[in-house]
Amino acid sequence: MTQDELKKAAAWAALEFVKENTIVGVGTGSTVNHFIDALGSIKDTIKGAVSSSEASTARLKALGIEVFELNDVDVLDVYVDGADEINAHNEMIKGGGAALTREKIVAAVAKQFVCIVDDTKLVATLGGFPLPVEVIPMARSYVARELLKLGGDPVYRQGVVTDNGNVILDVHNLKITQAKQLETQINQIVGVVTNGLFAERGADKVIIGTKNGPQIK
Ligand SMILES: O=C[C@H](O)[C@H](O)[C@H](O)COP(=O)(O)O
Repeated sequence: MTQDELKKAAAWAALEFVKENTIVGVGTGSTVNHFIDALGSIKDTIKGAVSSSEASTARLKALGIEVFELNDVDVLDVYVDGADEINAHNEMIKGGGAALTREKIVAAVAKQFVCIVDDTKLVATLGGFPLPVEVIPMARSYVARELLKLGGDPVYRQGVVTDNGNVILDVHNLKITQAKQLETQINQIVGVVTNGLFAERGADKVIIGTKNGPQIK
């Protein structure tokens, strides 16, 4: 099976966490794109979705799924999203697609975070995938210097502007053993909007696409 087929299998398996007549929190990325297609197949049984990016919003709308503003929704039953890396504690690195801030906000409103990944995303230690940090543009150089002090090597993601009008620094060469602590520490740097560590709010369930079929843990 290809990596994309494993993503697709994990994404479709997430339908079992979607309850009838609810608004579903929807993440961003190539794995979530399969989940959005899966949602399309049951669109008449759900109220709609809250989206974490302009890209997911466009895909949801193209399938005729109503997209609600998060400010109009008190609570989401479930949030479904992919990850760039996930460890055994269900802590994740996200933001490879630059959608980390809206993803973290929508996830915060959900009772349950269901992470959908292919098995290449499972890691023993987070940090092999460069950690994305969303930054207010005028703070970019300052934040980069502060990230250097934390032991990482920040690289400006050239040409990328987030849905919020900000820029991304990808921090290379981190070996993340204390994910919650680092998440908080980076968020305290002035000019950082948020970082791609999802540890304080990790996944509640993980669906892993494997060659033997999707596994839920
Ligand atoms: O900003 C993007 C998101 O955090 C994605 O969930 C993450 O990058 C995983 O994306 P994909 O499913 O394309 O591997």
